[in-house]
Amino acid sequence: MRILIFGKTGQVATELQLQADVVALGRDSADLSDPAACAAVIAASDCDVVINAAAYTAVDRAEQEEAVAHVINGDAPTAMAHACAARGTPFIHISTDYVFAGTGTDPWRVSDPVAPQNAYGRTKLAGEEGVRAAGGQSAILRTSWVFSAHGNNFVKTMLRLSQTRDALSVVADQIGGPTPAADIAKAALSMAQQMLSDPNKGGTHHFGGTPAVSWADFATEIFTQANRAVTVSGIPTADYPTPACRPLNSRMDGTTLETDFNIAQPDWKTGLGCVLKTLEHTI
Ligand SMILES: NC(=O)C1=CN([C@@H]2O[C@H](COP(=O)(O)OP(=O)(O)OC[C@H]3O[C@@H](n4cnc5c(N)ncnc54)[C@H](OP(=O)(O)O)[C@@H]3O)[C@@H](O)[C@H]2O)C=CC1
Ligand SMILES: Cc1cn([C@H]2C[C@H](O)[C@@H](COP(=O)(O)OP(=O)(O)O[C@H]3O[C@@H](C)C(=O)[C@@H](O)[C@H]3O)O2)c(=O)[nH]c1=O
Ligand SMILES: [Mg+2]
Repeated sequence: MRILIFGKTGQVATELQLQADVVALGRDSADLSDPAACAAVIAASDCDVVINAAAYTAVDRAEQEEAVAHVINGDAPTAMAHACAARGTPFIHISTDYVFAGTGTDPWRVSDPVAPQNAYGRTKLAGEEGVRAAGGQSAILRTSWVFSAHGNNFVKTMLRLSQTRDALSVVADQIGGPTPAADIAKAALSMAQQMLSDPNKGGTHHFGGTPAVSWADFATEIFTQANRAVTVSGIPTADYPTPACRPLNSRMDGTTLETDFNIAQPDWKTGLGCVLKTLEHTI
């Protein structure tokens, strides 16, 4: 299976390169702010499947740069999906829990209505809609709270803060599933294989780590496993003001991924252990 990946340095893109023999395109060879160029790369490629692991992921900065984020998260995946449809190539795109409003406490099902609360979520939703409308064989994998040993993420932020702080205030009323990037890569590769052998496979699915926790609970588990003496105080969202509004409920229901692809939701505490081992006191 010849796999073409958009993204090279990101968390999921890095894990894809560690797990499979892929061609990974960095910004230098495919800039998502030029959607037509991304489509042209696909048209000229001999790949069997395309995975888009690149995105504008700076949630707060997107509030100021929504137009730029819209091209990268909305127009580029749409152009990729059209290019894939034109040559009959399965396309896998990664999306986010932030397409949901965050109301209630039930895990979000694939069939639930979307209502993004911030610019990043709106641009990611535009990408989903473009990919679905392109009409080819495609899958959208919505995930949440991604962490890994690479790039920027909450685990690395907490470890960095623990070098200078022995107490931290962390939001305790936003609940979601931390998801290891390694498990997302593994799921995407399995989906790619299955989509290649069955043209009827695809659709929108959820993949979020279990059990769901608050960011404060997540921080506490990070410090426990990393053996760092940091006291975590849970605070309400109102006490941690940020430019972008974040959903309170990011729980994801992974039933359809299990049914259609036989892929179970990942256990994030195990994945956290692997990441901390890889980081080995580098932070
Ligand atoms: N991070 C998270 O918590 C979550 C992420 N997701 C989704 O998962 C997917 C993977 O995210 P993740 O691995 O965390 O991403 P990262 O933030 O780790 O990396 C983003 C990647 O996108 C690339 N990129 C950004 N802008 C462009 C551009 N204009 N042209 C080419 N490449 C670009 C970056 O390249 P460069 O290094 O050159 O900037 C980088 O490789 C994304 O679709 C994201 O929306 C979903 C839920 C949660
Ligand atoms: C550093 C810090 C953060 N927080 C809060 C802010 C926020 O609510 C939460 C997580 O902060 P982050 O900046 O890591 O969150 P954020 O970048 O919004 O994470 C999101 O990224 C995008 C790409 C997604 O798709 C989402 O699934 C989600 O993972 O923790 C604290 O309460 N205390 C702290 O000291
Ligand atoms: Mg972030």
